[in-house]
Parts: sequence; structure tokens; C-alpha cells
Amino acid sequence: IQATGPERHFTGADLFSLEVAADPQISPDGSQVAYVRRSGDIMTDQFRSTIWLVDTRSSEQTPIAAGPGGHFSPRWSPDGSRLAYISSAEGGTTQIFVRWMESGEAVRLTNLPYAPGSIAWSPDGTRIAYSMLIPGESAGLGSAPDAPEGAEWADPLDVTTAVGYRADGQGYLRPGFNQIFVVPADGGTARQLSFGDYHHGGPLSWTPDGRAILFSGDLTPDWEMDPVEGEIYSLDVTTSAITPLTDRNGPDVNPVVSPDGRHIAWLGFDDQRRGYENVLLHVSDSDGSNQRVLTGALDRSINTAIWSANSRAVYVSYDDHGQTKVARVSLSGSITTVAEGLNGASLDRPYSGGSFSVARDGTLAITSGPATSPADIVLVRGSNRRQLTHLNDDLLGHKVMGEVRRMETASTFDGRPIESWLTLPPGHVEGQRHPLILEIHGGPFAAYGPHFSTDNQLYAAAGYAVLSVNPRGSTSYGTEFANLIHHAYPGNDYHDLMSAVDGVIAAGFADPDQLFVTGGSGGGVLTSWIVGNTNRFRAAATQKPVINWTTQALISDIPVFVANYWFGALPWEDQQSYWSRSPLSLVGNVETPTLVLVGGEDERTPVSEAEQYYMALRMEGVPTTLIRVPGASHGGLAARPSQSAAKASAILAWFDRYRNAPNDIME
Ligand SMILES: CC(=O)N[C@@H](C)C(=O)N[C@@H](C)C(=O)O
Repeated sequence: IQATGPERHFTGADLFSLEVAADPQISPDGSQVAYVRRSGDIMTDQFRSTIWLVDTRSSEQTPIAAGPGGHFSPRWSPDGSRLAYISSAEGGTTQIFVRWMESGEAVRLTNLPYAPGSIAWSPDGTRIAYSMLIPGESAGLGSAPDAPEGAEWADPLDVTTAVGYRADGQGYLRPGFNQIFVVPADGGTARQLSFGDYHHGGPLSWTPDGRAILFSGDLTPDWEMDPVEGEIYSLDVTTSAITPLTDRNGPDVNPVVSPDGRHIAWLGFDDQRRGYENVLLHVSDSDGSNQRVLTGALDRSINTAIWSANSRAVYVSYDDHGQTKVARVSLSGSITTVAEGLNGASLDRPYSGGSFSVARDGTLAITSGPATSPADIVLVRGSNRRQLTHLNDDLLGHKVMGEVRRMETASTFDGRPIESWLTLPPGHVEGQRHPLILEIHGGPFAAYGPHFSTDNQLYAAAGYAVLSVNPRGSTSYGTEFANLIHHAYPGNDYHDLMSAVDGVIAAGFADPDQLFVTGGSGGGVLTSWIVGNTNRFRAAATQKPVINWTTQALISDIPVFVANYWFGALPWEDQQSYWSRSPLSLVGNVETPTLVLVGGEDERTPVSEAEQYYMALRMEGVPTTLIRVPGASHGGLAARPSQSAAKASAILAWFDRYRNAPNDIME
């Protein structure tokens, strides 16, 4: 069928044309920003990563690595003359490349058997440190008979004694440990610096004299059973001797040495085995003495820390009321917000996020954009903001997108203010009511905000208003609000969600007879919880949910964390709590037609969670359908544009089936 005019609404096919900016790295002199551009590719059905350079004066763009393969992690040499990055340009395993900016020549520096990560220039620009997994031996037990020559036998048995033997996005893990290496920056032989059966984690930070590299890890025998623990260590580049710089019960991670070498900044908290803790910015003297917290008064979690060039302050990003901001934190602890409105690279749902870097003079490069478009690169100099890229103007400039409005309601449970964002159908006319989709975030310790979301825009283009709520438990409102669901999730967050729905009905935006609900992961938990508690919704779609906390605590890739931090007991020690907080315990109440959807390779909330719910709904005679997204992990449910568009389409088709159904069909 021939189109008779331009398509003014956002469509599933548009996902292939979206582009989003990530990982902006401003050059030390502030003249250029290297960034990762992720672009939909209709022929491979993927988002491809390329590296581009944008001039901060002219906004002119130059490709740095945009040919075949994936290219990411651009990092400037300390003098700004070279750019290191990781790339699969030559096929096979990703490698470290360096580009000489003046000549434009790029060379592959390494020939590594496994993918490198956490690349970090030495302060004199002569070496690059990186981390890489060194495979270990599988635990052996018994043996197969000897194979005759030429025989083709099945793979040997896979024997494991590891706690972390699976990970979302990776499947069953190859045994081995992350080690730290260093390679000359103009080519040569890489040298392994760390050894032993422990993970030596990035990011890596050199001391200014180039003699040591700081990293984090848990180098204690019990590391497998304590998923949160971590300390900062100093690794001597010559002798490989390791010196611990921190020692407390709780994570100490992301060390960064100040440019003058006098201080170390890092992130961490005291572990109280609570579901949520604010991650705090710490500093100490260079030997780990004189440790103190700089952001205790902020009551927000710190995501990233970068020293100012004069070593007097640390720039940090943090989430506040669903928005990501950058603040300058002085060594005396004064905190000044210097940039707002950051946006992350995730496209399907409106999660908070975003990244930034700082030039020598304090100019910031941030990822930012309105709620109706994916993130671009924005330059922030004092109170001046300048958008350097316009990656989606060509696609979205002539489309009518769903407008996003901030809402606030008092919870009927205890009167607390509950913030949310309402995406209205394009062309909304004041006073018009729409069918409403309540779309619930996961985590549960995470936050939605005024950020671009393909799911919400597709639902809005189909005529639905979409409500993204931050119920109790959401991050970016402080420790007390987040921990209102400690050992009590799902629970009173239900009332916050219902209050937000009633708020948009009272405000005249939503048709009270046309309510729908969906959400993923923790949002899938709450979707299933809602239909177990009320029949107000015409239809539901629970995505990658936890349905049974006992199986989740034993089969997911975060078993010890779920048991120790979200329950405080093992399933057989407190089966009552595990069962009463499981949506499966309420399945006998469900009458709402409920679609169940999960990634076929989800290791976080495994496929068996969704399958249990689907079968329980079938046994109860509730209208349902099970959708598996082939090859999709938990984090990658929307990684392939075709699947992301088809997922939204399936949910809309399910809701449309019940949208205009007469009430007697619903009963
Ligand atoms: C900690 C964690 O992974 N929780 C999951 C159960 C979850 O809810 N994830 C969210 C962030 C998602 O939307 O996938």
C-alpha cells in the first residue's frame, strides 16, 4: 500500500532511524568532544556504536571510528594529542586502538585474546592500563573415556563450584578472573600486573608519578558470598605489590586520584544490609588516611566522580527527583549544582541517567535532551548551554511527539507527595480524556523522569496517555523514601501507584473506564501485584516479572543479593515473607486479562518466572498469552529495534483487544 502523505506520528519503524549520544569526552583544552553515537541499523537490526568528534566552537562533526564493527570508550591522552578507544574494527575480539589527532592515523595497539575494558592513560601518556578476563580452569570431577582419533564427541561436562556462574547478558559464565594489564601507548608488549583468583575491577586510576594504579575489588576469601563488598587497592606497577587503602564493611569503588596526587576520591557506603543506600563521595589522603564523606548532607546517590584540574573539587553526577544533575563538590564539602537535565542512552523506558566529562577550565560536556528526543551532546560553560549535536532533528523534526507533563499527587496511604510524568497522545486537546496506560519502572530502586522513551511514545501515538510514576522505593528522593519498601516490596507502593492514576483521572486526562497497566522487571512485579489486588484495569501486560521470590532468589544471577538485602533471610528460613510478597500468592484473585512477556535469555528475572505466571493464569482460566523475545537478555529486552517495536505493538494489540470491549465482556 502506498503512503498518501508523510507519517507525522512516531512509529515502530522509526526505531531504526534513532540516534543517541553517549559517553561524551571533552578534550583537556575544551576544544572538542569525542562521543559515542549509537544508531539504529535496519539491515543488522542493532544499535551500532561509532565514535565522533564535535568541535565545541563550530559544532562541526568528524568521524573517528565509524566503519564496520563497534567502537566505544574514547579516552583522551593527558595532553590531548591522542585518543584511545576500544573497537572491533578488524573483526573478532575488541582491541585497543589509538588515534594520533594531528595526523589522523589510527593504529591497533593490542592483539588480545579477550575483550579489554576500563582503559586508562598513564599521566605521562606513555602507557595504557586496561582490565581483561583471564580464563581459569573449570572445576573438574571425573572424566569421560578417551575419544578415538577423529571421533566427534559432545562437549565435556560443565562442572561449576562458583556462586556467580551466570550473568544477565552473558549467560553461563566462562570461569576466570579480571586482571589488570599495561601496554605501551605507541605499541609493544602488554604486561600483566595483577594475579590470583580474585576480580581486579575497573575503573583504573594512575597516580601522577605513574608508579601505581588504583583499582577496586574484594580480595578476601568470602568474596563470592558478599556481592556488595569492595575495597580500594593500590597496585605497584613495577613490583605488582598490592596495598589496601580502605577497610570497612561496605563497598568502596571507583577510585580516582587527584591530578596533584594528594587525594583519592571514591564512591561507597556502610553496608547495613538495607535494600537501598545512598552511594556517597569519599576522599582521603593519597595513602588512604584521613577518610571522610563529602556528600553526606546531599541525601542523594552519587553516580560518577571526576576531579577538577586544580584538585580542589570533584564533579559528580547524581539523580534528584527523576532528573540527573552534575554538582561541583569542594574538598570542604560545599556542593554547587552546575548542570541539569542530563539524559541517558537507554531508549525504551524513561529511566534517569546520563554522562558527562570536564575540561581543564571546568567546561562540561553532558548528554542531554528533552523528553521528546534521545540525548544529544550539550556544552555547559557556567550558565551558558549550547547544544552541539542534533542527531534526531532529521527524523523527529517533522513528527508530532507526545508531550510530557510533570504531575504530583498525595499518596492515599500516608499523604506523601508522589511524582510522575504523563505522556499525552500527540495532538492532545485540553479537556480531552484518553485511555491510560500505567507503565511501572523496575529496580525497584531506580527512577523514571522526563526522559525520552520509545515505549511511551509508541503507546501515545496509538492514542493512550502514559503515566510513569516514582512510587515509594524510587531513587532520587533520598534514603528514607527509598527504604520505605525495605523488606516490604511489593507493598504500599501499590497505593502510591493507584493514587497517581486517580490523580490523572481527577485532573481530567484519563478515562476511568479505560485503564491499562504494564511494567518491566520490578515493574512486572508491581503489574502482577496490581491485578492480584484490583480489577480496575481492563488489561495488563507484565514484562520480565519476578513472580515467586523463592525461585528468584535461587535461579537469578543475583541470588545472594536478593536473599540478604531484599529479605534478610533465606527462603526456607522465612517462607512466609517470600510467599506473601510473591505475586503468585495472589494469582487466584486475578480476573484481568494479563499478557506475560520475557526475554528468552533473561538471567536476572529468569524465563521460568514468567512461565510460572503464565501457567498459573491458564490454570485459573484468566485470558493470557506468553511472549518470549528470542535471544533477549533482561537488560537487552529492547536491544534489537525490531523486537522493541514488536514488543510495544504486541502490548498495544493486547490492550486494544480490551480497550473498547463492552463491559459485559470484561465481566
Ligand atoms: C537489581 C535489578 O536488576 N533488579 C531487577 C529485578 C529490575 O527491576 N531491573 C530494572 C532496572 C529493569 O527495568 O530491568
